[in-house]
Amino acid sequence: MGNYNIATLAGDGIGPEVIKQGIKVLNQVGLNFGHKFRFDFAPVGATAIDQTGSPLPDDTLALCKRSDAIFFGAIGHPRFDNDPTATVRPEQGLLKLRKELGLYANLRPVAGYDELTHLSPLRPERMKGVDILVVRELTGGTYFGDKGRRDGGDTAYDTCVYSRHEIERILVVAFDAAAKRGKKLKLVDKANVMESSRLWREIMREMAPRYPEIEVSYMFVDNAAMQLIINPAQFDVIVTDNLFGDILSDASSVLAGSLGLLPSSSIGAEIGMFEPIHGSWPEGAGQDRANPIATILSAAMMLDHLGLVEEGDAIRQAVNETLASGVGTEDLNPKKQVGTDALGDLIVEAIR
Ligand SMILES: NC(=O)c1ccc[n+]([C@@H]2O[C@H](COP(=O)([O-])OP(=O)(O)OC[C@H]3O[C@@H](n4cnc5c(N)ncnc54)[C@H](O)[C@@H]3O)[C@@H](O)[C@H]2O)c1
Ligand SMILES: CC(C)[C@H](C(=O)O)[C@@H](O)C(=O)O
Ligand SMILES: [Mg+2]
Repeated sequence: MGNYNIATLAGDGIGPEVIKQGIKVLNQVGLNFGHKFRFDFAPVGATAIDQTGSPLPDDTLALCKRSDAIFFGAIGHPRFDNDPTATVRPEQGLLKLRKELGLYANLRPVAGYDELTHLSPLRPERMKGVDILVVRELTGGTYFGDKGRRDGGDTAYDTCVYSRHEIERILVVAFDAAAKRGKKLKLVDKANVMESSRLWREIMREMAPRYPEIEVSYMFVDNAAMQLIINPAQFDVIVTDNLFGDILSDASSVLAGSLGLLPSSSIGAEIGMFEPIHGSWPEGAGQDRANPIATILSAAMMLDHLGLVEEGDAIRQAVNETLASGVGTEDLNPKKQVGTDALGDLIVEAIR
């Protein structure tokens, strides 16, 4: 029995709709297991820019810092996506949150569902048994290196910078994850071209002898993008930098069935943040079409992180049962199609 304060940053687009389903599910878990979750809401992203001028207002950051966990929807709006000259952007709110809180490790599990193999009609066997963990570095690399324009504005640069300390700590997370799973760890990089990747490889080679039970391997990111699609079963834990991890995790969502299924946890500090890997899908907002499962499974990862593993398992089991019954949102091309809210209700029902 516990009381938990959850900073709830629903954000933009479909963010509030999917967060609403996550809250319903967490409340049901609370009833079953005798916990009380308090959801404190705060603006972030385009919504926060509209309200305060900032994508991450000080009050939102302060709320996050004093909470037990952060439950995050999605941010982003076409108004900014279509304006390359905008200097204040929703994405800055998310990046600042990750950086300020020290959430350097982003865990993105990719699980295949046997009942969704119809989504890969040509090669259903590729989705069977898929079980990959992408460990993405989240507070360094190209996202945070020097940025800007020079030469009077006609040359733009984003610098990929990594220090030994940043690489070592994410590799520790990845080795530990591999030790708990299939004991295979693959560093995905561009070491044939990039100096930062060569530093990652150097440090990986130094650390590997400390984990003799783990099979370490290396792959270039362009090849990895292809191998993920033709032979996903070869992967267990993938560790990679911020930019490559962003791209590979969206790509691998196809192996699960939909981007709307993939959750994540961002950890490394005392407080963790839990969010679907997808964005605000502005075209789908307000239409009851978004798949809430990525967010609901992120809530399960939040419970795991709070030490409530049985409770997290109850959510995962309810999701599995619900998918197995053939219902789903439109992205899953299910036998019985339902909307966001109804799918949330069915998962709540399965927990009850
Ligand atoms: N973590 C985040 O908050 C985050 C992540 C990615 C993109 N974004 C932002 O979101 C905005 C839109 O970006 P985008 O269109 O490239 O990516 P997106 O993830 O929002 O949507 C891409 C496509 O994925 C599908 N999709 C996404 N979420 C879904 C869901 N829950 N259920 C069913 N289908 C879903 C839709 O077909 C959609 O067209 C941009 O402003 C971008 O910066 C935010
Ligand atoms: C919105 C954007 C900053 C973000 C990222 O690139 O990290 C998103 O794509 C994600 O994957 O969470
Ligand atoms: Mg992304």
